[in-house]
Amino acid sequence: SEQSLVSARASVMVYDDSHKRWLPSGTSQGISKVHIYQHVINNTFRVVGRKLQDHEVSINCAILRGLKYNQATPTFHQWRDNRQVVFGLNFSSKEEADSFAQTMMVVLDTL
Ligand SMILES: CC(=O)N[C@@H](Cc1ccccc1Cl)C(=O)N1CCC[C@]12C=C[C@@H]1CC[C@@H](C(=O)N[C@@H]3C(=O)N4[C@@H](C=C[C@H]3C)CC[C@H]4C(=O)O)N1C2=O
Repeated sequence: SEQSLVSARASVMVYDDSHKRWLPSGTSQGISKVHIYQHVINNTFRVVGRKLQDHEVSINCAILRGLKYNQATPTFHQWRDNRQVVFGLNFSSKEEADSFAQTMMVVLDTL
């Protein structure tokens, strides 16, 4: 019921506002395979990432209208979810960052 529109390797991080620092998402550091999935029936979208090593889910975040996707550097992109949690993706390559961002922008345009 869901199809992957894009996948990219990235270290998934969450910003700890109280201590003003980035933390690795999930129980360990490590690279995730991060997808943008489209739920074809109800036409919704989400970012889902799983650690390459143990498949732990490192991110599962709805992409909602009005999401501001910030390409802070060519390989570090970030956004707030609807609970104001800030996610950061530290991509393994510029090419993967570009293709992820391109798909994200197209998805945001359709919402
Ligand atoms: C208006 C607004 O909301 N602005 C938000 C960003 C934003 C803008 C627009 C829409 C949505 C959002 Cl989300 C904002 O500025 N935010 C969101 C929370 C965090 C932050 C606030 C302060 C700090 C200061 C330094 C900076 C930062 O974290 N830079 C990175 C960095 O220090 N690192 C990461 C990599 C590279 C760098 C780029 C990898 C790990 C660490 C490191 O290099 O070791 N910050 C931010 O990005």
